[in-house]
Amino acid sequence: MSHSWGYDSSDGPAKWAEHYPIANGPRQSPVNIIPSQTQFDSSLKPLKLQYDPSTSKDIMNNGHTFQVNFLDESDSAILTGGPITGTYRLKQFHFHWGESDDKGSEHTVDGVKYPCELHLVHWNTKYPNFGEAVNKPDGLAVVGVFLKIGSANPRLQKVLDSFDSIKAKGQQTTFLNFDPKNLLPASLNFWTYEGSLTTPPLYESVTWIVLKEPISVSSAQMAKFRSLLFSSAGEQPRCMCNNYRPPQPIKGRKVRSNFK
Ligand SMILES: NS(=O)(=O)c1ccc(C(=O)NCC(=O)NCCc2c[nH]cn2)cc1
Ligand SMILES: [Cu+2]
Ligand SMILES: [Zn+2]
Repeated sequence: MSHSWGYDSSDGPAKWAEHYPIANGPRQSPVNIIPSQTQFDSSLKPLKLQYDPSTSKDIMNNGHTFQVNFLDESDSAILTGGPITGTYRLKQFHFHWGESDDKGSEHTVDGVKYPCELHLVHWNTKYPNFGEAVNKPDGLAVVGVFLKIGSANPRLQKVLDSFDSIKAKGQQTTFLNFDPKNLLPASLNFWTYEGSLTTPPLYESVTWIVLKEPISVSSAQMAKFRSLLFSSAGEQPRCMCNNYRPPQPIKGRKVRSNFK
C-alpha cells in the first residue's frame, strides 16, 4: 500500500489535516489522561479478553509500524465487557515508539510519555468485517498498554526475534501461536473515552480502553524496535521510530475509569 503520510516534519501529524480534515475533529486520539480529572464509573463492567486459543497469522512491516495480524473469521480472540456492549474481535496488534526512551507513547498520563505503547485493535461483530467497522462510531475498540523501561520482557522476545525478517516496509513473515494475553499487565484497571484512529484516515470510530498498569521493556529491547525501517528494501534506510501522534484536544470529552 503506498501512503503519502508519515511522521516526518514534511508528512507528519502537523500536516495530516491537509488530506484528512477530521484530524481537527471533535473526538481525536490520542489524549493526555489527567487522572485527577477522570470520573470513576461503577457501571463499567470488568474487561474480558478471551484470546485462547490465539489465532495469530503473520507479522508485517506496513511502513508505519509493525503489526501482528489475526484470523478474525470466528470468535476465537474476543473482547467483551468494559465500556463496550456486544463482542469485538481482535484483528491486529501493533506498537508506537520513540527514537529514545524518553518518548514514544501516544497517550500520556499527567503529561508523562512512555517509551512505547501497544495497541490491540478489535472490531465490533455487529458489522460483517473490519473494513465495514473501521469508520463507524462504535466500530472499533482498541486496548492501549504502556511499556515502561525496566527489566527485559521475555514475552516480547518472539516479536523481537522476527524483526530481522520484517526490517523493511512491505516485508512479512508467518507468526503462529502467539497469545497476546501474555502482553497484558496483571491489572486490567483502565481509563476509557471515545476517540479515533491515531493514524490516517483518523476515523472517529474507536472506544479507547487504556490500561493503567504498564508492562516492562528493557532499553536494549527498545533499541531493537528502532532497528526496523520505515523505508522499503533498496531505498535510503529510514529508522522506524517516533511513529506516534501527540495528544489531541479533549474537546469536552469525559475520561472514565473502572477503578478509584
Ligand atoms: N493506532 S490505532 O489508532 O490503534 C489504529 C490506526 C489505524 C488502524 C487502521 O486499521 N488503519 C486503516 C487501515 O485500513 N489500515 C490497513 C491499511 C494500511 C494503512 N497503512 C498500512 N496499511 C487501526 C488502528
Ligand atoms: Cu499505510
Ligand atoms: Zn496504534
